[in-house]
Amino acid sequence: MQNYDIDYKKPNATCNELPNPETPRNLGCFHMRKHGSAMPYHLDVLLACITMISTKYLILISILTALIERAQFSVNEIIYHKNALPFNGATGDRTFLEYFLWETEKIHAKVRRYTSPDEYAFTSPLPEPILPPLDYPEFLFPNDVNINDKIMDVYVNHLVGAICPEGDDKNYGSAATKDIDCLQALSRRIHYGKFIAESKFRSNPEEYTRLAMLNDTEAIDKLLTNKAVEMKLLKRLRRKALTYGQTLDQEEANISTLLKVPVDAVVELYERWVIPLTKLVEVEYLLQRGRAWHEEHQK
Ligand SMILES: O=C(O)C(=O)C[C@]1(C(=O)O)C=C[C@@H](O)C=C1
Repeated sequence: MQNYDIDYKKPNATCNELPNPETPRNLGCFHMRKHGSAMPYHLDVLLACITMISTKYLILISILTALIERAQFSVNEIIYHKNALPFNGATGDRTFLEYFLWETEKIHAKVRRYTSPDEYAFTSPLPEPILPPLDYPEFLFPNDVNINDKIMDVYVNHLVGAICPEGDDKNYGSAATKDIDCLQALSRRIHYGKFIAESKFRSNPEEYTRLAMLNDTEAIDKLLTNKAVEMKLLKRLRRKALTYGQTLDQEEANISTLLKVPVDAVVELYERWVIPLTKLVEVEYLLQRGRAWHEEHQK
């Protein structure tokens, strides 16, 4: 840890004051320790922040890869329509994508995927895990924030059409497989806002609690927003999308025509949806967190 040039004694350091996160550092699992262990509070928050920045960056790569793979197939709109003919009624009252996602999530639930605090299922009901529970150290405050319905809606109605060629190439299974990769990566990234929000709350609990008690979502949004971080993120994303979207020949010739994914659409996706939805998760979490903190301190 000595290499990271951080003032560990600074009690109110926040994520945005940390060194350049360009290189992901292997700090292991985010859930480092349980509440109540001996580590000083601010050090706890700083460690969490470093891991969060790396994780945000890694998920960005997962999202980008998933989008590039999905963009190889046509929109195939029929997979998003309920009771579509080609599926012979096998999908019940779900769309082909919802059906496929439900079946996938059932098996993932059995191996306890959704018991992890950074994984959220889109479908229900799901079976109980066949594996015994893991003892996850707690960082988040217990909450019921889950905006997967919104993520699905935005994905189907705005994102697919922006990144994929129009039309129907009949590759329904492949397209839906890639949809699932995209949705899971987006959901993980957006709900990661809870971890970011928790660290922000810990660096300023009084103010977030005051705003939560006033139900002032706009002010909470303003307080947690850091435009400089957003701009940096979008710049990094554009660079990555250009590099990942090039073919090998283009990379060698240093040109980027006929990219595998429309770079502007990917950047817009983040600007218009991913960042605002992450902030929505942060605000919802902070409302619950602040109200609970208030109650706790009333006693
Ligand atoms: O990194 C943070 O501080 C976040 O809150 C996350 C995030 C983002 O979605 O990337 C959202 C809001 C901030 O304005 C900056 C970035």
